[in-house]
Amino acid sequence: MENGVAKPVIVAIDGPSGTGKSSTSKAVAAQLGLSYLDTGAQYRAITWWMVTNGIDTADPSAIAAAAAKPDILSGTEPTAPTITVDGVDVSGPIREQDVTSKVSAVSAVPEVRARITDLQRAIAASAVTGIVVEGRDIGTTVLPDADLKIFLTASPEARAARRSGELKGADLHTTREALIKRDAADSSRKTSPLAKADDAVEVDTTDLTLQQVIECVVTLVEEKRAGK
Ligand SMILES: Nc1ncnc2c1ncn2[C@@H]1O[C@H](COP(=O)(O)OP(=O)(O)OP(=O)(O)O)[C@@H](O)[C@H]1O
Ligand SMILES: Nc1ccn([C@H]2C[C@H](O)[C@@H](COP(=O)(O)O)O2)c(=O)n1
Repeated sequence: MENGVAKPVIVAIDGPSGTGKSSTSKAVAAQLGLSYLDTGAQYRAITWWMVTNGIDTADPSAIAAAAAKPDILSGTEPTAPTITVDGVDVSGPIREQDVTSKVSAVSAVPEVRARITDLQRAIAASAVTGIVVEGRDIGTTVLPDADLKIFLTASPEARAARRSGELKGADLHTTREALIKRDAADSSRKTSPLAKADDAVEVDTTDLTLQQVIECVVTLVEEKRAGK
């Protein structure tokens, strides 16, 4: 607190796919009056642009050469987050299978990461009350000085069941294999891989309801704010 004004609180939430990062981050931000940033949506948006503009996503040098071209804008209101590329709403297309299958390759390119990381830091710096930022490398690379770092985990079976539910009963085995493959690619890339920061609090969500995870994270933020 400085001159009666609370310092913005920065919360980093990382973890593999389907551990509940987006659902938890949105709810925590809404409950605490903070902004919310889905960094996966930004990597999906730049991947969508590459695909739409005929860039070969298997060619890192072609991706690197185009990385500065798209204008990516994220709306950070937690109850209605938005994402546009060159003014086009891409919130639907970025969730399609074609983008999902190519996003790990595109997001592994250092020029892409540098561009998106700059955007993320600028958004976090301009959040008046604070922000919950979710992704894979937020606590380790993007915001290493975050006030609170959370690393969510869950068994592959629980994550696949959650995703299959979302995809209207998609085959559990295929969903599980796809999750594991994407996590392996995201964890093994050279530049800022998916990783738990040394000072992150790990929360295993396998046997927790979404509401329990939200309550746990809200409590951790409130404790941080109270200086505990
Ligand atoms: N603790 C939980 N128990 C049951 N279902 C959950 C839990 N947490 C999240 N879910 C559900 O699992 C699905 C995936 O959650 P969410 O999109 O928040 O995960 P994520 O970590 O952001 O995934 P990704 O990184 O792939 O975007 C959603 O349908 C969500 O409602
Ligand atoms: N900080 C981040 C966030 C996301 N990515 C990449 C890796 C993911 O597979 C992909 C999509 O993320 P999702 O929408 O599933 O959360 O984006 C990353 O490299 N770094």
